[in-house]
Amino acid sequence: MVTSDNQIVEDIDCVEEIVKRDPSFVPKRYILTENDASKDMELPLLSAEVPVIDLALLSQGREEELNKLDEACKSWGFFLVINHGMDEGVLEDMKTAASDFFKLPLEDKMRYPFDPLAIEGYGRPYPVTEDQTVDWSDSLMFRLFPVRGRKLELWPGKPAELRGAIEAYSAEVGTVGKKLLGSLSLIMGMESNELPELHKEMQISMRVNYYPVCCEPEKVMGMSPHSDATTITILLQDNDVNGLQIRHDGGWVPVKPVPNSLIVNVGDVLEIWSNGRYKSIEHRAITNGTQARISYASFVTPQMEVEVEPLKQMLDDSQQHKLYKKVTYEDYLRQNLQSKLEGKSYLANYAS
Ligand SMILES: O=C(O)CCC(=O)C(=O)O
Ligand SMILES: [Fe+2]
Repeated sequence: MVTSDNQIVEDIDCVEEIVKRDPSFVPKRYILTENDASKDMELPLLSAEVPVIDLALLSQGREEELNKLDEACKSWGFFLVINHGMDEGVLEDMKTAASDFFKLPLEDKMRYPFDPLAIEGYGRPYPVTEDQTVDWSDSLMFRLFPVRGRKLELWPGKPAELRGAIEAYSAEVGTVGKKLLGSLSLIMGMESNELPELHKEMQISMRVNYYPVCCEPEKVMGMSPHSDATTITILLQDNDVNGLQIRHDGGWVPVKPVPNSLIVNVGDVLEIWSNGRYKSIEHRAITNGTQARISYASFVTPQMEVEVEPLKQMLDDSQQHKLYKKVTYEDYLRQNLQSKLEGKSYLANYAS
C-alpha cells in the first residue's frame, strides 16, 4: 500500500482487469501528464525504414551483410532480421499459447506473481511510484537460458500448450541469439567465439508484453520510453498490429510488423562493450483503440558476475577514451530495474 509520494505501489491492477470492468474508462493514474517523457505523442512520425539484415547471409560471413550490420548498429541501433531460420509453426504456436494465457481469469494468472528478485512471473515488471503514470500493459517473464536456470514451476501450466510452446521457441531463439553474437563478434574485431565467451554463458530471459485495447489510446503509453539492459534484444511482434516506436533523428519511427521477421535491437551492454560505437536506442510501445497487441522480447545478456567495460579493440585512434566505467552486469541490471523506465537516463550514470 502507498503512504506517501515516491514509494513503490504494489497494489496496481492488471490493465486487462481494468478493461474487463469498464472498457470505456481509463483511470487517472494511467493518463500521461506534462511530466511524462512520452508527452510528445503528437510528434510527427518519420517514415524512414529500419535496416533489414539477412541472417542466412550474415551467418555465412558475407562481408556485405556484416557491413550492413555494423552500419545498422551504429546509425539505428535497431534492425529487422529476415531469413532467420526460425520455424514459422513454432512462432505461431508461441503466439497462440501466450495470447490464450492473457485471456485466462485473473486468479489463474496470479498463480505466477511477478517476483522482482527472480525477475520472473506475471504482473508489472518494474517498480511504479505513487507520482508516476502507469503503463497500459501487463507482462509475463521467465528465464530460457541457461537451461539449468529455468524455473519450470514459474512457466504457466495453463493453457496446457504454453510450456511446450515456450520450450520450442527457446530452442529457436537461442540459435538466432548465438548466430547474432557470433557476427557481432566479427564486426567488433574479434573471432566469432569471443563475444559469446565474454558472456561466460549466454543468458536469455523472455518478457511477453500484453497491451490491451484502450478507449483513449492517445492519452496512455503501452510501455514508456526506455533502452534495454541487454547485449541485444530479439523481438517478435504480432503480424498486424502497430505499436513499437524507436527514437531516430529526434523523432519516433514506427517499426511496422513485417510477417516472419524479427526485430533486433542493441542494448546498453553492447553500447558499453563497443565504447558507444553501437547505440542502445530508446524505444516505446503505444496502444490503440481497436486491437490488443502482444510482443515477445527475448533479452540476451551476460552472466551476472561478468564485468562489462569498453573493449580494448573498440578504442580506435579517434576514440581512445573509455566512455563508460566498468560495472558488473548484476549491479547494472539490479539498479536499472529499481529505477523507473525513463529513456536512456540509466546508461548515462556509467559515463566516464
Ligand atoms: O512491445 C514492444 O514492441 C516493445 C517491448 C519492449 O521494448 C521490451 O519488452 O523491452
Ligand atoms: Fe525494450
